[in-house]
Amino acid sequence: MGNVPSAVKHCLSYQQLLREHLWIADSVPGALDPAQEASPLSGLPEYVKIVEVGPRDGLQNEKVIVPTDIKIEFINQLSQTGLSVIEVTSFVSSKWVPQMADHTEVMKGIRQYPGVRYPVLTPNLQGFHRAVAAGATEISVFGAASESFSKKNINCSIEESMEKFEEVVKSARHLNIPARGYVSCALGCPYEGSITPQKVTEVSKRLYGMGCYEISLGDTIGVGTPGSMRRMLESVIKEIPPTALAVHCHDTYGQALANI
Ligand SMILES: CC(C)(COP(=O)([O-])OP(=O)([O-])OC[C@H]1O[C@@H](n2cnc3c(N)ncnc32)[C@H](O)[C@@H]1OP(=O)([O-])[O-])[C@@H](O)C(=O)NCCC(=O)NCCSC(=O)C[C@@](C)(O)CC(=O)[O-]
Repeated sequence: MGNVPSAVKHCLSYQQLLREHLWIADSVPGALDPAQEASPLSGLPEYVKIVEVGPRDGLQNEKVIVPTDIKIEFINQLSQTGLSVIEVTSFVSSKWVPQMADHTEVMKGIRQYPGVRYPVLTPNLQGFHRAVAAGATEISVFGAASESFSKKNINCSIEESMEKFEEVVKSARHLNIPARGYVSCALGCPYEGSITPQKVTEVSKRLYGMGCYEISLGDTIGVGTPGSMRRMLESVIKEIPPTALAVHCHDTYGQALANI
């Protein structure tokens, strides 16, 4: 952790974050090629993209609100590790997620290294405009494959969320800002339990169709298994090219690596 202040070492040891929650998204080209089944090592992709989401997904779950200067230092140090994408913060309501209330200061305060991209979460146009004003050059919208999760997380139905995301992605395209789309609860929901691969596919298709260049399928509560991941991907891949897919696996039950 180099020169990271001791407070950050104490409250968010990066290794601890990795051990407790695997905040990883990787592209899965060729992952479902049946020829791979004979040998698990053959046919692995030549290129794996890691989207580092610790500063956003990690810190939004911390009970302690990490001071802004420490977040900035954390991101600056991550930028020097060879990562190509670091999700910085989210432009959401500070009433809902106080841990991200300093989004503007963080976005403006980080050093943007050449070759590293710094996406931020924007749930609606208000968040999008604030993100752009703070200097964001890539954004993500975040939907869900569960009606209940959508309502609890962003206070609207899936359909309403898609309408908001359409506006955000359209505005992003006008400014040449790439947009990524998350689908939460891709392998299960804390309120509804099982979620069908068809529902995940439907929501993913909507996001891809509106112009999200990559769809990140989130195992939000870490209940997936390699089997359920395979079934879900088999369905989504029928509609979206694998090179435009990522997975986002929470390591709640120690299954994230196996699922990836
Ligand atoms: C989505 C909203 C903002 C809707 O919030 P809302 O309350 O439904 O919004 P509203 O349009 O009714 O407006 C109400 C108030 O919110 C304000 N407002 C409205 N929009 C914004 C905004 N962008 N930024 C700041 N403020 C905003 C707005 O100005 C107004 O302020 P008031 O007049 O009451 O003072 C709210 O529900 C929210 O912030 N939710 C938090 C969502 C969140 O961050 N969840 C965690 C991230 S998702 C995730 O972790 C899953 C993921 C991505 O990691 C994938 C996975 O793990 O599977």
